[in-house]
Amino acid sequence: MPNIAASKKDFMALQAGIVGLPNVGKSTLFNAVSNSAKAQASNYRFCTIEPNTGLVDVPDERLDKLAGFVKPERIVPTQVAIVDIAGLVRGASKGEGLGNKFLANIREVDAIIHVIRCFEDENILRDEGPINPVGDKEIIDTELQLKDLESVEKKFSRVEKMLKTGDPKIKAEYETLKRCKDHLEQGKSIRELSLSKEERTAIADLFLLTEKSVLYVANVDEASMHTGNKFSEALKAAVAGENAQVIVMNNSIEAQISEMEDPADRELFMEEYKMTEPALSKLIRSVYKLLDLATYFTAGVQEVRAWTIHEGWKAPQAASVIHTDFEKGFIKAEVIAYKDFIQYGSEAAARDAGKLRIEGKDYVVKDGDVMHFRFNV
Ligand SMILES: Nc1ncnc2c1ncn2[C@@H]1O[C@H](COP(=O)(O)OP(=O)(O)OP(=O)(O)O)[C@@H](O)[C@H]1O
Ligand SMILES: [Mg+2]
Repeated sequence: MPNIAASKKDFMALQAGIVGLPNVGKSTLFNAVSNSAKAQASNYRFCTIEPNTGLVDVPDERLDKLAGFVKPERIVPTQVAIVDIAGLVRGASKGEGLGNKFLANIREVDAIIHVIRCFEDENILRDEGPINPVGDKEIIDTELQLKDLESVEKKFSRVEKMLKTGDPKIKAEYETLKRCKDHLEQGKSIRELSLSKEERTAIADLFLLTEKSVLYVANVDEASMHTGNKFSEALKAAVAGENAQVIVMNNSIEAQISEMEDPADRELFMEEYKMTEPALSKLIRSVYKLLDLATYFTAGVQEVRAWTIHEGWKAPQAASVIHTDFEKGFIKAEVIAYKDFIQYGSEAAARDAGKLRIEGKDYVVKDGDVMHFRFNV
C-alpha cells in the first residue's frame, strides 16, 4: 500500500503530475496514492487549487524477496512524488480557468499522468458533452501544444535576429526551433518528434510541456475495471501511435482500497472485486519506468532498502544517493547481481560462489544490483 512519508523532497524524488480536464477523477487518483496529504475530492470543479504533492512507495517484489532472505529490521522502498494538478479547460493556454497557473504546475513535473474520463455518470459535471475520451485527450494536448508554441516562437524570433552573425551554432539552434515550431503547428507534441542530443539541448531551457513523457489512465466504471470498455478501447486506439501506456482502472475503487487501514478488510474488498493487487501498484511501477529510473539495493540486517538512480549512473554517483560522503570518499563498491543474491540466498554464500564483484569508480550500476560501498571521509 502506498505510504506517504513526511514531505521529504530530495532531488531523487522525481515528480509525476496528474493532468486532465476538470472532474475526470484526478484528485480521486491522488487520494488513492496519498493517505495523509489528502486532496479534496468532490463533485466540484477546481476543488484542487494548489497542487498537492505526495510521496508514494514504489512496489518492487525484488525488495520483498531480498528481505525474505536477509530478514532485516526494516524494509525501505524507494519513492516517487505524485502531484495533483487542477483541471485544465479549453483555452487554458490563453489563461482560461486559471490555465496559466496550472500549466506552470505542469512545467515543474518530470512526467505526466493524463487521466481521461471513461465512465458515464450524469451526476458528475462535464462541460464537453457526451463522454469522449479521444476528444478530451485532444483538448488537453492542444492546450499544452499552444503553450509550447508560445515558448518556441519567443525563442525562435530571438534566434532569428541573431542569424546574421553567421554563427553555425545559432544556425543549428534556429533549425531546431523551426522543426519544433512546424511540428507544434501541425498539432503534434514534441515527444513525438525525434530529436538529436544537440537538438534536445537547444530547447532544454524552454522546459516544454509536450516533451515530457506521458502515460494515460482510462478511468472506467466499476463493471469495466478488468475488461475496459468502449471508451478505454477508443483511447487505446487513438494513442497506439504514440507508444504510450494506457492503464485501465477505476480511480474511485482504488481510493476506497487505499483508505482501508486494516489489511484484512482490504484483502476482502479486493477479493470481492476479483483483484489480485491494487491497479495503483501497477500505475506506480509504470510511472517509475516512465521517469527512466533504475533501482539498486542495499541489504543489511538492519535495513534492506531500494535506492533510485538514473539509467547509466556510475558507482560513485549512485553512492551519493545514500550520502554525499559516500561519493566524496568513494573507494570501491562490492556488487552482487540481484539474481545471484537470490540464487545463493545470502551475501556470504554469493561471495563463496565467486559472485561478489569488486567494482571501481567507472562501474555503471545495473538495475537490481545489490551494493555495498567502501568509502573514507
Ligand atoms: N471511475 C469513476 N466512476 C465514477 N465516479 C468517479 C470515478 N472516478 C472519480 N469519480 C467521481 O468523479 C468526481 C470528480 O472526481 P475528482 O474530484 O477526482 O476530479 P478531478 O479531476 O480532480 O476534478 P478537478 O479538476 O475539479 O480537480 C468525484 O465525485 C469522484 O468521486
Ligand atoms: Mg481535483
